[in-house]
Amino acid sequence: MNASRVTVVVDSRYGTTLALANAIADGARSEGAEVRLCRVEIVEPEFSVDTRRQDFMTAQAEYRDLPRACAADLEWANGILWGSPTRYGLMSTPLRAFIDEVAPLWRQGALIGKVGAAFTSTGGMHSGNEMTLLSLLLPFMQHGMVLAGVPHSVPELVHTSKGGSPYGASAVTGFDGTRGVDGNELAIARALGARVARLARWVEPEPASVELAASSGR
Ligand SMILES: Cc1cc2nc3c(=O)[nH]c(=O)nc-3n(C[C@H](O)[C@H](O)[C@H](O)COP(=O)(O)O)c2cc1C
Repeated sequence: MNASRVTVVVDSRYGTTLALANAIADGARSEGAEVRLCRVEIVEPEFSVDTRRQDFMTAQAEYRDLPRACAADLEWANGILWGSPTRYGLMSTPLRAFIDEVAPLWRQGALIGKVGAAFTSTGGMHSGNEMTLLSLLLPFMQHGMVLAGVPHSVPELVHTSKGGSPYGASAVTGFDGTRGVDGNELAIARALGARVARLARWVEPEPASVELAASSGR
């Protein structure tokens, strides 16, 4: 068995996706994993975000203190979770920019065989929550990683009336953010972090060069 090393990459403005990331990190640590919790670079200016909201100011103070994620954080880990707020049914631009930035890892095959999982936060219940989770999982598949979701043996997944899904951890905050993140959503996020930490112990990274495979002609 390997030591479990989990990297959590988060983008968040009002703090709800960040709350999920913290719960995921706690869950991973509860399984003995070493955890790196990192942020992505915010692309300024963001015209659509209300920077006068108190929850924005509170969350950004914590968010900006996190280390900025880099390719080495993904290479170091054997379990990787990434998440962002939903934007028009998709992941956010800053997280997408980070995924583009680590493209050299794809060429190297550096993430092949690692465990990947996703999380998100939406304003609405039926306006992209699960679609964002699914789209966040697709780059992991392109990297040759093994996907982890949330099994229905997690009781809060059966009882949630807001976020949390078999496809990953999530929150439904209401369009003005006032519904926040509830106990079930946090418990599901913790369970996902713990599960990735457990699975990461068993996987054997399979480093292999994608470029060499392409040039071998096989
Ligand atoms: C530009 C923009 C687009 C958004 N698009 C969606 C959307 O498609 N569906 C949805 O439910 N919420 C949408 N939201 C709301 C956010 O996803 C929601 O507020 C989220 O909980 C914020 O997460 P955070 O607290 O981590 O910043 C959007 C918000 C903004 C600013």
